[in-house]
Amino acid sequence: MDTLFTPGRREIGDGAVHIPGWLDPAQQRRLLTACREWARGPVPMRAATLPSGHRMSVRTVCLGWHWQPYRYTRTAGDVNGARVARLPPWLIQLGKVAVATAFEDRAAGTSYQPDAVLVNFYDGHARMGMHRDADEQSADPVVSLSLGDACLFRFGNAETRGRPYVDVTLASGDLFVFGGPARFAYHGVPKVYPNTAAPELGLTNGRVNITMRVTGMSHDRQGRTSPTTRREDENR
Ligand SMILES: O=C(O)CCC(=O)C(=O)O
Ligand SMILES: [Fe+2]
Repeated sequence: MDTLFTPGRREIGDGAVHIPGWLDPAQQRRLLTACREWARGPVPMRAATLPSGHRMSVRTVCLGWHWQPYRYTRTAGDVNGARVARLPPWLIQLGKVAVATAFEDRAAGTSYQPDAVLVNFYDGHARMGMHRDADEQSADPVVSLSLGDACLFRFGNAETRGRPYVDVTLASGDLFVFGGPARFAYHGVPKVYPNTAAPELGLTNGRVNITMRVTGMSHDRQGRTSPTTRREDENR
């Protein structure tokens, strides 16, 4: 295995890695510009509604596959029926580098092929309850990038929503990757810390999080969508 040394890299648990300040300020600004564009459409950013009728406080726009609680589809039936935008190749490349760096394993990066991205926007009051990213049919890692205000990110275990968990501050530019034994761990964002982003970033309020995933569904050439089986995240 290759060793790619990254200062500040911290293993939060087996398979969960936090790299503070992974993206430099220019990369952060470029990503934010892209997020603003994606938020406009073809499927605009929206707050998803859970099967309980509860509306999430986080607003989300998707690339590759549209996520709605709790499944992926090519078109956004709960928004405007349009097909979501494709993932740009540079974003897939960024995901590969993120996985290679987090796991210090070039081969893991090379084989990583994210096909769905969720861009989450949190205003100062938004939060995300403890949940598992379990609508994917693949156990490949989830890559998470943070921009704007810092937040409290709670990363737990695969069995319960409660303890044991680790509280991590995710700030603008941070990378968090969870795979392997940590892939289906519960996690959430109990709090965003308002006005903590550098003014030069150009995001005056709020936090943006980009998560990349592998749905395990893109091999289906017919474009059929498969219902997912794990629907226990009503708490989101
Ligand atoms: O905002 C974050 O850091 C986490 C987002 C998340 O867990 C999700 O989109 O499933
Ligand atoms: Fe998640």
